Amino acid sequence: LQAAEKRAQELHNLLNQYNYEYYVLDQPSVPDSEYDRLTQELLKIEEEFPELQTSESPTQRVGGQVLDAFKKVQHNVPMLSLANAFNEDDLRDFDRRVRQALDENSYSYVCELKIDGLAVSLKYEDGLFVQGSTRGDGTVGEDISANLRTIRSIPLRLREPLTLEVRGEAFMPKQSFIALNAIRDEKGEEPFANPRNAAAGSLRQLDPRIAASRNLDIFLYGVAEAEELGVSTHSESLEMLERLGFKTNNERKVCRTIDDVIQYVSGWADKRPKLSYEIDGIVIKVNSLAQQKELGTTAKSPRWAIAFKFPAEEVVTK
Ligand SMILES: NC(=O)n1nc(-c2ccco2)nc1N
Repeated sequence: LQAAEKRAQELHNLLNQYNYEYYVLDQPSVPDSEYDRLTQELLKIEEEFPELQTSESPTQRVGGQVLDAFKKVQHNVPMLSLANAFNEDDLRDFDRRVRQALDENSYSYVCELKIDGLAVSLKYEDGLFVQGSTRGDGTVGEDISANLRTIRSIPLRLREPLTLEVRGEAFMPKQSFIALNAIRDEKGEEPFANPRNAAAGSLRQLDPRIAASRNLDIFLYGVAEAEELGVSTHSESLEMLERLGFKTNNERKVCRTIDDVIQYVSGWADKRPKLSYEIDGIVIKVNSLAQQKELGTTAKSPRWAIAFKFPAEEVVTK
């Protein structure tokens, strides 16, 4: 058994690395055939030694049993929704409020694409994925761990054995959405209206094999209680997420003034069609975590962030 255990760990490390290169970096270093060959080898070992078939094994992404309901999950750190801005004046009003609350101290913003998907929270203990949940009403969400495990860009084991909670947006790429609706059309089923609904519908399935078939993806954009992990800005949180093996969206920019923010936002308005996923705006966040804390939150939204909304996306069909 020791030899089998040792080989199984080697295969976990190899398969996790290749999975990371393919799904997170989009730069595979080995052909799919090599990945499949190693997976087969691990499946054979796990068949011979079932005790090695642990939940962190790369072979256990798609669970077998169909749930009869989703458990509820309490969010210790509430998952807030963003207040909206629709024009330049709204952005300047937001900036005025930030400047006043920060007593004219200097501050900077981070601008991120606003992915049009489903906000989710992922929990890790000693580096292992232990739970994934929806935002729900911000304080109570649904446990959709089995479905989130099927998203290949979500690491089952982090590159460091940390215990933390991260937040991000699960989404369905445009091409997957078009292909899914073509299949539903053939089967005489109702098409999904947009990729966000398709992603939400896929993650609400009680059978994880359905979620596994939907080519979902995710961008992580936050670390809960990041300050406890020695991080002082939102930019550093994003760099930490990358270091741990998460997929983040690199279309982001630190802006020193609201004029830079406005320039960034206007630059993206007509670039959306070239993205392989839908965005419904740009999220602007105060970069310093200490200043985020100083600004605090209203009942449901952060005072340190705002979402600039674009007009509704053109219909993605072909
Ligand atoms: N949807 C999206 O891309 N989001 N959403 C946030 C967010 C929501 C609450 C705090 O931050 N950030 C990004 N990039």
